[in-house]
Amino acid sequence: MHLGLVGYGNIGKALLGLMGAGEPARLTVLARPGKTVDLPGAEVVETVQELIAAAPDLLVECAGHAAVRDTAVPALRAGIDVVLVSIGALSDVALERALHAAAEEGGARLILPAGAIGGIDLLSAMAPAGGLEVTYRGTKPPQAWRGTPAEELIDLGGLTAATVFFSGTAREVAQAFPKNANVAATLALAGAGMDATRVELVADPQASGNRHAYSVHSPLGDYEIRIDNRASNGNAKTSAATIYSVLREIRNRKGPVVI
Ligand SMILES: NC(=O)C1=CN([C@@H]2O[C@H](COP(=O)(O)OP(=O)(O)OC[C@H]3O[C@@H](n4cnc5c(N)ncnc54)[C@H](OP(=O)(O)O)[C@@H]3O)[C@@H](O)[C@H]2O)C=CC1
Ligand SMILES: O=C([O-])CC(=O)C(=O)O
Repeated sequence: MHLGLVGYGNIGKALLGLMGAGEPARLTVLARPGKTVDLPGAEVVETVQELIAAAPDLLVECAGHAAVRDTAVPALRAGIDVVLVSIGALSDVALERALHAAAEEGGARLILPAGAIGGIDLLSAMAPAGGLEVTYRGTKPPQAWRGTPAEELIDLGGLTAATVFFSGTAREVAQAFPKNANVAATLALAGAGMDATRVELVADPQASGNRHAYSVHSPLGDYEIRIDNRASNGNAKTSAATIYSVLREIRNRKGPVVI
């Protein structure tokens, strides 16, 4: 496989570190101008035009919401399938439409991985039956909320107990917390939608990792899931499982069995 990668940060580096020898067979990395990318054998490009000209079989975006419009949209339009990690970017209605239109125009597929959360398969299977009620609560230690609007809403350094600091819809949290609420957007897109999926965000000084808990009520059945993820080594905001979820999407593109 010829893999394209946008975002050589925490997820991008760890993802490549998990891959075996010769996996991928060819790698093209789009990095910001001036960024040092120490990857022997990889082609490093600085513009999306160069990336598209290299024609990867699959592009993985793990660069953040701001990069989605300028990278994933033209890649899809050029016929390149995209695994999009910054799923909360789809909370912007115009961008969501642009991604869909580009995928149709290019005959490409926009692949939304489960990322740091699980149970997306069941939720999206239930969705066509309608009547879904989905409530999600995301809990992280205070340091994982640094550099976000949480800093204005609570005293992160002075917390002594778990504190709910934001309640709203998946669309609201995905837009306000682009590095921390992609899972809320993933649940929403799989299930009840951005404006009907209820979300609470919690800072917990006792939390040792990132907890994702949600409940689903549906005419087909009810379920609750609680995931206690370890944070990734390079970024307290990002769960380590996210990186493995992206690896799974890549590996599911080849081989005789998809699971
Ligand atoms: N779906 C899910 O479950 C999850 C999704 N995420 C999403 O994944 C994103 C990445 O996470 P993580 O790797 O931990 O974050 P990092 O900040 O460690 O890495 C992001 C990298 O992307 C680079 N980058 C940003 N913009 C561009 C661009 N336009 N072109 C090329 N490179 C760019 C940054 O470069 P530079 O160093 O120059 O700034 C940085 O190296 C998060 O922002 C979040 O939105 C995260 C966790 C879970
Ligand atoms: O990695 C996680 O635990 C979740 C996360 O940051 C996000 O949803 O953006």
